[in-house]
Amino acid sequence: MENVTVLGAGSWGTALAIVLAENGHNTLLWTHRVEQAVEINEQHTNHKYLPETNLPNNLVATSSLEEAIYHSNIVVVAVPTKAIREVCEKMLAFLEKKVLFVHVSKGIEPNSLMRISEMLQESLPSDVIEEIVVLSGPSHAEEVVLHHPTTITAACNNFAAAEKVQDLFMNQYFRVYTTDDVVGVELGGALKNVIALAAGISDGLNYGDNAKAALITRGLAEITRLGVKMGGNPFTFSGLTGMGDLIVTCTSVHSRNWRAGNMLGKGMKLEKVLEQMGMVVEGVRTTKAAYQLSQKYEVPMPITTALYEILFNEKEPKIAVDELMIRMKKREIDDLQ
Ligand SMILES: NC(=O)C1=CN([C@@H]2O[C@H](COP(=O)(O)OP(=O)(O)OC[C@H]3O[C@@H](n4cnc5c(N)ncnc54)[C@H](OP(=O)(O)O)[C@@H]3O)[C@@H](O)[C@H]2O)C=CC1
Ligand SMILES: O=C(CO)COP(=O)(O)O
Repeated sequence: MENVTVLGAGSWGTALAIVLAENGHNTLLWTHRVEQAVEINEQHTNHKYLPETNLPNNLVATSSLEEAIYHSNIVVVAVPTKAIREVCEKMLAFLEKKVLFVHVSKGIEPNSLMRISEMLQESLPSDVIEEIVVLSGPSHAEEVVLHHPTTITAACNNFAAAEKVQDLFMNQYFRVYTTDDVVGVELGGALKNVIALAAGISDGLNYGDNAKAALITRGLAEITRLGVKMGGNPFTFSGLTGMGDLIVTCTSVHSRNWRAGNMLGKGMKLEKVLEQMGMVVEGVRTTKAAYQLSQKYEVPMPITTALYEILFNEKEPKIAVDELMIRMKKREIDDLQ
């Protein structure tokens, strides 16, 4: 059994900490909120993020980042993309040994256009990084804590590190695969959030199942087109971390991105939507990054571009959809290169 630290006590960090604790690992969950650490340790609940879940008694929380980092040389980073650099900077003071980092965040940083593993590499000295493993796939926290069967993929250039993470998390309800396609896994996980926002908008407009199937399928086409150009393996995009996660995020009521899109489609303004969600909606910032990537790599991404116009240039969702439908005729199957 291992000592493992999880950074970030939102829905996903807490759900993963539960999996690890249930697997018998000595798990310490770090939150930047003192009162949340007290609640987890004394009530064994996390009412804000997983209101109906009782946490296992052996899951301990702390609000001391120093204690969290000293606890272990396996650190799961489960904060939203926009908090990654801040948390890395705070960690720096306490990192004295090599750490196996596992990251589970699904975003791309606007402007720098970095994937999360690139952000970690840039923010932390190389001599404290044993490896960086990405854990990604169709996995809503709300279902994992109910022990509903879930599959996910651990990605690292070094298969031994990916297999170590596979062994840490795998159990009867949580099945973990491995791959060495870090680029494909990170891009699939981040870009599906953009398409899920669009699917939510379509549902908010009551456009029905044909439209949603079109968004999922053509969304996958544009994710794959960009992902392959950036070095991802084409097969990764039809796997768990590509199509799998795209399906779950575009169709599940648990999805924050779908729910945010749904409110936008019903006419609510972005600011109000984000205020009402109270949880991270990664797809918003990632839409900006994806739009910038499509320009940088000269890859047509019509759904992403339409969503960019809705989110950042106040285009009416209905007009954006009309414009998508009347674009120039084209063949369905792209040349991915
Ligand atoms: N939820 C899910 O089912 C899944 C989520 N993910 C990914 O996991 C990542 C985290 O998502 P999720 O857990 O859902 O997000 P939540 O919004 O549920 O929780 C985010 C957590 O991070 C904390 N946080 C935010 N900013 C900082 C900061 N600067 N320093 C320290 N802690 C901070 C929040 O604290 P506070 O309460 O103070 O805001 C909160 O505890 C995202 O990238 C998401 O895409 C991946 C798979 C599944
Ligand atoms: O990535 C997820 C499920 O695999 C979570 O998606 P949301 O952030 O849209 O809830």
